[in-house]
Amino acid sequence: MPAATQVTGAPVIQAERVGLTFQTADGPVHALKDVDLAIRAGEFVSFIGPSGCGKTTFLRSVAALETPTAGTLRVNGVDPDAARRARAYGYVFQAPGLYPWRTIAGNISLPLEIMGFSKSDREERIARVLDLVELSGFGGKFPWQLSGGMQQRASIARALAFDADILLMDEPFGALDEIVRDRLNEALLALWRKTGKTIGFVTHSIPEAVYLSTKIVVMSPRPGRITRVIDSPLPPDRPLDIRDTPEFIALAHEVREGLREGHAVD
Ligand SMILES: Nc1ncnc2c1ncn2[C@@H]1O[C@H](COP(=O)(O)OP(=O)(O)OP(=O)(O)O)[C@@H](O)[C@H]1O
Repeated sequence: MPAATQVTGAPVIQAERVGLTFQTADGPVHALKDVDLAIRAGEFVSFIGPSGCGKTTFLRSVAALETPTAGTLRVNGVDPDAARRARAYGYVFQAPGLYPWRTIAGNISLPLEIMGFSKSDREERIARVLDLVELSGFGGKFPWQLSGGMQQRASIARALAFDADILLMDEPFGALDEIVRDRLNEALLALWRKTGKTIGFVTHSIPEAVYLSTKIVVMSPRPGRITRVIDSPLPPDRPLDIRDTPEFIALAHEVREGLREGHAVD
């Protein structure tokens, strides 16, 4: 059974032999080398690998925050800079990064204000995204009045507010404890099923990658490259206890093997 029934059409993110070398005082750092990848609409793609394998650099390149030094990268068929100008994606960072002097609604509103959305449009969007992340009723609170998990949900709401089809998430739950993380993983999966967005998600956690993804991209460092792309056979509807099934455990094993394989090449 295909994992994500809504996966369709041409790739929304396409990398062909993408390379990125940083020139540093200690010499060149090959953050990405020969990265080939196609992500289709509606896929949930996790990037996993040891520190320094280029996960963040790849996501930042998609978001036009870094510029590849080799190959081609297309987002919605155009270069990342044009995609950024067309607001093709929302970006969620590891830390929630909410302004403490603004309410939750005010934080979500800020990028919309900068982009010139009308007050009534902003209010409608804020209500919709707060509902999506199950924070209705918290718009008037300040960030410090919310738990860490709720703050991260608010930052996801902010990234969803201008309704881009692509959501890029760089270790959004890395700083949270395991119980909160479990709940947010469930909530994110529900949100993905409801909205059909294409999600690129960086993580260090094998269970998190396996639980969330339709596709798992295993990466390896020096130079940063893809060592395995694993399509998940798990159904899109995933209760948390799916993690105890033989299918889940086999998939986690495959990811672990991929990580080990990458390490052996070093
Ligand atoms: N601006 C920069 N200048 C120089 N080197 C950089 C820069 N950004 C990243 N690097 C290097 O590029 C490599 C890939 O970094 P990147 O942050 O993409 O890895 P990562 O897989 O996301 O790691 P982590 O899991 O620790 O976040 C690393 O060796 C890193 O030190």
